[in-house]
Amino acid sequence: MRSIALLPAPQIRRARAQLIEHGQTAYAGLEACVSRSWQRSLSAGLSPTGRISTPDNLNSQALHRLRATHHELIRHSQPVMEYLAEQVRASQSMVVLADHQGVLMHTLGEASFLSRAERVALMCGASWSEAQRGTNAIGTAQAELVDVEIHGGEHFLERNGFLTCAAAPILSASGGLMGVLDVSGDSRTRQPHTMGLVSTAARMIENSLVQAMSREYLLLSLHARPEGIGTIAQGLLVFAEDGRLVGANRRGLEMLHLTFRHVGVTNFERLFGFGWTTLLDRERQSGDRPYLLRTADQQAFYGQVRSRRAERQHVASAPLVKSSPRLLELDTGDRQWRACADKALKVCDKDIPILLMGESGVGKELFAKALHDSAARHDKPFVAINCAAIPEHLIEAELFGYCAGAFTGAAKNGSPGRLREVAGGTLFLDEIGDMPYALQTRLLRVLQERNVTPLGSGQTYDVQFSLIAATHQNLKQAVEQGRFRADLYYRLNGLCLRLPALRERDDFSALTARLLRELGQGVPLDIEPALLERLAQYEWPGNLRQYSHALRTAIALMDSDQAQIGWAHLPDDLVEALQALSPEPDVGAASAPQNLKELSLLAIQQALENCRGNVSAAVRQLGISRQTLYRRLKQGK
Ligand SMILES: Nc1ncnc2c1ncn2[C@@H]1O[C@H](COP(=O)(O)OP(=O)(O)OP(=O)(O)O)[C@@H](O)[C@H]1O
Repeated sequence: MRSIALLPAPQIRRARAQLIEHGQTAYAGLEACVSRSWQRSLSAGLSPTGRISTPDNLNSQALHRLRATHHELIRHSQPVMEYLAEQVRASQSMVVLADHQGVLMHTLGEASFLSRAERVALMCGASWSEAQRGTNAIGTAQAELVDVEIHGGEHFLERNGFLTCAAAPILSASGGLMGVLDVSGDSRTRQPHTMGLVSTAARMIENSLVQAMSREYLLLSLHARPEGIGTIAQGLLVFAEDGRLVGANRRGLEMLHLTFRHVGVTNFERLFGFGWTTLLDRERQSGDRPYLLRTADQQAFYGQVRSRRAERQHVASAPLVKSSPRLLELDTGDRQWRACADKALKVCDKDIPILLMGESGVGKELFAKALHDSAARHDKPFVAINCAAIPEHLIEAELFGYCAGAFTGAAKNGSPGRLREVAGGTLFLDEIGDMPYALQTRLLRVLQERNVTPLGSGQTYDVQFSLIAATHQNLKQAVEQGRFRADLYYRLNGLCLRLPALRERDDFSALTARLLRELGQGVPLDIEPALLERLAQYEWPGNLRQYSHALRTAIALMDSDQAQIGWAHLPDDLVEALQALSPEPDVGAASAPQNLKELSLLAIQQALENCRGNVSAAVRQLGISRQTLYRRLKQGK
């Protein structure tokens, strides 16, 4: 991070003159890391006034391969980059993710600046290592492994002097350089707090990468105060089953006076003086609350453990604590959807039938399958039957089975029927409103008696299943009109949940980001902001089915070197429908200041943590006044 103030413009001009005329790289007041970088640039054979002779950009195939190699980093960075791009939207800037060698993999940002930036090859596929472009924030952060800001004339090459850039290296849990996060903008619009935002965002990505290790390992979160657990300021330590330290974030290492060199070498017992199985016992006793831990050298922290393994042990020893990740993996933030999921998870292991209502395409079947995967019976079959898709005269045979020769066209050996196939799993009856009236009576009997008699047979078989039924119809009205049996309706309706239509959801952006991640297969994609606004306004009569199909088609129409969906990638009828919508006030603009506030607050908290609570040092680091710091902290409460 910049430790001294920017050199005023006349002095930087003098420093550059000495560089150009005498190859002199040191100058009073010039950041030491800039001097070192100028020296490295000269040693690489670059000239400050020279041009880059050979275009060195990766072609689109090589870029695709690079992105596929780094898809884990890109996946964890994408949401943070989107967030950062929102914050710098007004300042003619772009957000850049480069790989560990300084090759740009993904950019987001303001279109007019992007085209200007493209003229200096600040574009995907280009390398911004110091050896290629001289001193620049990405290359210098990569070379020095520090968060760094390079402003205007500090850039080694004259042609990059219009830029102001702030970059932070992204380190893996074992300290390896994974990539560099950068915000580049027009030097006239430099914001002193950008460096803090970039540093905080890079730490968020690092934390997210470390936290993902909890899939395989034991993750211990630490902080001096219980409220600090789960915040960006928490320390994270990852341990293998034998207690070996296999990863950490920087904060976790600092707290225990360790460095990345200790990763893979030291172990839990050496650090804390007791085995990690004892830690798991403590975790179980304290429930969800952080508990006090002492290190072997008597430092006190609050800690909390997370791991799939720990969760499994938890479930085994405390059956009331349910793990329910699969359904919640579909949660993208809509409140109505989440309320349905929470209720469903509470009853999914009890013998309560669930009735899912909602328009066609809202994701009822996906919800039912994910609920099954979250239930204790997840290793048993999930059998889905669409009552509207099977001819009326075959539904009975399909559901209840039949004996050989029971009817014309029956299979030679008969069939046990789908109900018996469920064998303790979940029966999903889609479009239940379309079930013929006569069959409703039979289904009701099966639900009451829990056995079936196949067609043409005198024998009865026990059946065991949990039932989820779904319909897009108004079933209550169908009952009133005599089309649906009231007693079956009440039998199916142990818990009725109405999944929201797409136009009712309040998570359109997050849902879109998720769909793009799924459909992009590792290639980070986004949508032109103005188009995204129109898509969010559209009614989507076919709901998620229609929207995900539209995105899939758009992606298929993109060229291999494109990463942003635009109007040209949409079918004509959708373009017409979207253009017919009346323009709405800019919702993004209304929510941006709120986000900016949140990110500024995070940057302040991070700076205070870095400076161990020393306000004067923190304001120097952030480049803001003491009053601004206090005001933002107060606003953030
Ligand atoms: N949360 C989600 N994330 C991604 N894709 C989704 C989501 N919800 C639904 N979809 C997609 O939308 C489509 C429709 O989903 P699904 O078949 O579950 O809807 P439905 O409500 O059961 O429809 P219908 O009433 O017509 O049977 C599927 O292609 C599914 O993959």
